[in-house]
Amino acid sequence: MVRAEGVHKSYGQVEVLKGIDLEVRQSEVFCLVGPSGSGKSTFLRCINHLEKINAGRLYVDGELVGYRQKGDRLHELKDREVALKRRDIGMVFQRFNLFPHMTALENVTEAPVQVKKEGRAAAKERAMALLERVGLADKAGNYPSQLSGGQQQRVAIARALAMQPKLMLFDEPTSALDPELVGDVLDVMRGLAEDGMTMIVVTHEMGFAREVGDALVFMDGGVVVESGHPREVLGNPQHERTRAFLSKVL
Ligand SMILES: Nc1ncnc2c1ncn2[C@@H]1O[C@H](COP(=O)(O)OP(=O)(O)OP(=O)(O)O)[C@@H](O)[C@H]1O
Repeated sequence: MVRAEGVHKSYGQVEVLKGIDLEVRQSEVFCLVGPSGSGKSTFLRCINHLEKINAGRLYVDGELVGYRQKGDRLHELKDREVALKRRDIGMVFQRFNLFPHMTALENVTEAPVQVKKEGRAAAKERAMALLERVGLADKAGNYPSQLSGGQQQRVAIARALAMQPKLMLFDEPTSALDPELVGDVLDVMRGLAEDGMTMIVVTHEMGFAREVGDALVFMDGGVVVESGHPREVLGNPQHERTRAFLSKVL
C-alpha cells in the first residue's frame, strides 16, 4: 500500500528524512516509533501530499505521490489531482481539529466530498453509522466543546473514515489525551485493524504496537534504525539507539 525508496526531505538546509526505505502492506498496522524530531510526522505528511520530497520515490497504492510518470519523465501533479488522491488517505492528528461550530454529526457529514457525491441525506446516514462505529451515536448532537478529548478524537477518526480511505495515517492520536481516555481511542483503532484497514500509526503506545501492530519501524535522526515484527523489535532490540529509546518509553 505504501512504498518508500530512498526518501529524502529537507527544510532549508536541515535534512529531516535521510533516505527512508520501507514497505507497508495492505491491511497492515504499521507502527512508526522514535524520539521527538526523528522525522515521523514529516514522513506521514509526505505520504499525505502535505510535503514534497526532495529525492527518492514514494508510492501509495502503486502510484507515485506528487507526480505522474510519462515515459521516463515525471510531471508534478496539479492541485486538483492532488486533492483527488488525498481522498484515499485519512489522517488523524494529535489535536483533533474538529470544526467548533458544528456538532459531531455535522463534522462527520460535512467531510466535503461525501455531501457532493451522495447527497446530504445519504451522507448524514453514513455519518451516523460511523459515529455508531466509534461508539458515539448518543453524542451526535454534541458540539466539540461538549465532548471529552477522547470523544473528539473518535469523531475525528469517524470524519477521516467518511472519505472511505484506503489508508489511515495516525500521528500520535492519543498523546494529547488524559490517560483514562486513551483506551477508548485505541479500541476504535483496534476495531479498524480487525476490519482490515491499512494503518500507519506514529505512537508511543508500545502496548498497542505490540498487541495490534504487524510491523514496527524505529526511526531516529531521519533514518530507519531497525524494523521488524513489533514483538521482536520491542522484545529484543538489536541496536543501541533502539534500546536507549525503549528504556525511556517502556
Ligand atoms: N515546516 C518545517 N520547517 C522547518 N523544520 C521543520 C518543519 N517541520 C518539521 N521540521 C523539523 O524537522 C524535524 C523532524 O520533525 P518531525 O515533526 O517530523 O519529527 P517527529 O519525529 O514527528 O517528532 P515529534 O514526535 O516531536 O512529533 C524537527 O527537527 C523539526 O524541527
